[in-house]
Amino acid sequence: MITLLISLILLCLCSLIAVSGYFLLSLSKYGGPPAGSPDGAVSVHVLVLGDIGRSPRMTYHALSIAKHGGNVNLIGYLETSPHPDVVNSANITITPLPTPPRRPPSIPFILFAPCKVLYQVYHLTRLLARTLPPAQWILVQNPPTIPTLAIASLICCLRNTRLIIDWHNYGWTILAGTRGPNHPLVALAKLYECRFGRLGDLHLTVTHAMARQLRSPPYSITQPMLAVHDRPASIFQPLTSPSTRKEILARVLPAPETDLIPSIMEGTTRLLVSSTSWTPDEDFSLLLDALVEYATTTTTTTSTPTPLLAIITGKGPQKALYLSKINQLTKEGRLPNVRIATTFLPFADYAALLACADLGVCLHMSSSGVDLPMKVVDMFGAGLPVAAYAGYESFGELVREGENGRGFETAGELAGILGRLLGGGDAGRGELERLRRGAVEEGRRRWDEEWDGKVGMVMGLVS
Ligand SMILES: Nc1nc2c(ncn2[C@@H]2O[C@H](COP(=O)(O)OP(=O)(O)O[C@H]3O[C@H](CO)[C@@H](O)[C@H](O)[C@@H]3O)[C@@H](O)[C@H]2O)c(=O)[nH]1
Repeated sequence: MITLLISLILLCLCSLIAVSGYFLLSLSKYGGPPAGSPDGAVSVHVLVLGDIGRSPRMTYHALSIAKHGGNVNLIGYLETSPHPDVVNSANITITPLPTPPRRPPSIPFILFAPCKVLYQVYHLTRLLARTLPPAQWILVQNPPTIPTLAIASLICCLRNTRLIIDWHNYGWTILAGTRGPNHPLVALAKLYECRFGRLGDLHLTVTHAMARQLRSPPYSITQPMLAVHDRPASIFQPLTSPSTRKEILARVLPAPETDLIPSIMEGTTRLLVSSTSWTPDEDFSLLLDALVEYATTTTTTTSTPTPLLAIITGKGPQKALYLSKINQLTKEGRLPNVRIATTFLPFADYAALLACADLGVCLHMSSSGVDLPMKVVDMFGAGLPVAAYAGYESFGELVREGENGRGFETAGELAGILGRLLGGGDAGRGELERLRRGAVEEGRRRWDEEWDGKVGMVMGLVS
């Protein structure tokens, strides 16, 4: 098995060199803004090896660069609709990458992965070396790490382009989470990420904790590094009136749930929202177990807990698995007075739904321990307090216990929070109101403020 793996890796490397060599033969270099462009216009390739529509942070980088007069090529997969402001921006060109084929279940991961990487190497190199002119900067999201970091750093070196690596998390910890920490590719992925991670001219991180970690072994990054916290974009706003809430609910709730709108408006049904990419780093069993406990527990103040509608938004690989678990629990009658629905909404409707909810739930578990969930940032922007999984180092950089949310580590703890905040007692209502004020406060500091004073200044877009 090891011999096969090493042969495959060698084959990948040889092919990578051959393909790259072919494209790199006649490579032009960045030598300043093209003739005819406004004086000093900054050009940036913003690159994510994922769906552009579901890459909010890279979308916000692109919008910020464009807002300050820079020209952006936003490169990634086109699977869902990108943010409307991206589509309408005169300064942003969406440059789609072809989506790689999905792995048929009959082909083992270890055989399929190198082929997928080769496919990505070919298309990425062709795009960055041939189709697009050289840019002043490449801003690349990490992860996905393979092959983006290698290709982006090679292109930057050959085209006189400066490389910014935006660290959202670590690729190798995500791989360890899905394949197991002892999978042979995990050690290789870690080595690769540490080596190529050092080639950025500037590094952005989503937390201070991550920046501290990247400065230390095994990463040992020495270049300038800025922690740029995710902040809500302007599309996320708290509700302004009950009539707006009613009108939004009628528009965004999945059809079978609209009969609950009158009771949600009265507060006799509570609305819980969770948002996800349905990936293995979020264990939705925690929420399902907590909902079963909530639905079947009576307290001293209530004989039956307040009915609950839970809406889970998002797209991703584990959705079908959890849908069947939800159906099973419902069929078995273990969720009395609780309804669970899933949906994927246009971005503006997703933002509006968050503003209508009573409580947001976040199950992000952080494979690295030092990233943060973007969905909680969205929720605070919409003035929505959260109950969030708290078992990782950087949690306190976003959620403040008792101020804007509550942390939990087990289904029992989450059930307790749901029972207290949503279950019906007056004390819980008061606590939820206080958390809501804290969420609104937390959401006041916006992306533009964070970005302009840090990235905008370094890129020379903001003085
Ligand atoms: N349009 C739309 N988007 C949705 C919907 N539901 C969820 N999303 C998008 O999906 C995101 C949540 O996806 P996750 O993959 O669960 O992200 P995360 O854990 O909250 O945070 C990610 O980004 C951080 C950096 O910005 C990373 O640090 C973190 O590791 C992770 O990759 C939301 O923020 C939102 O942009 C929907 O119905 N419609």
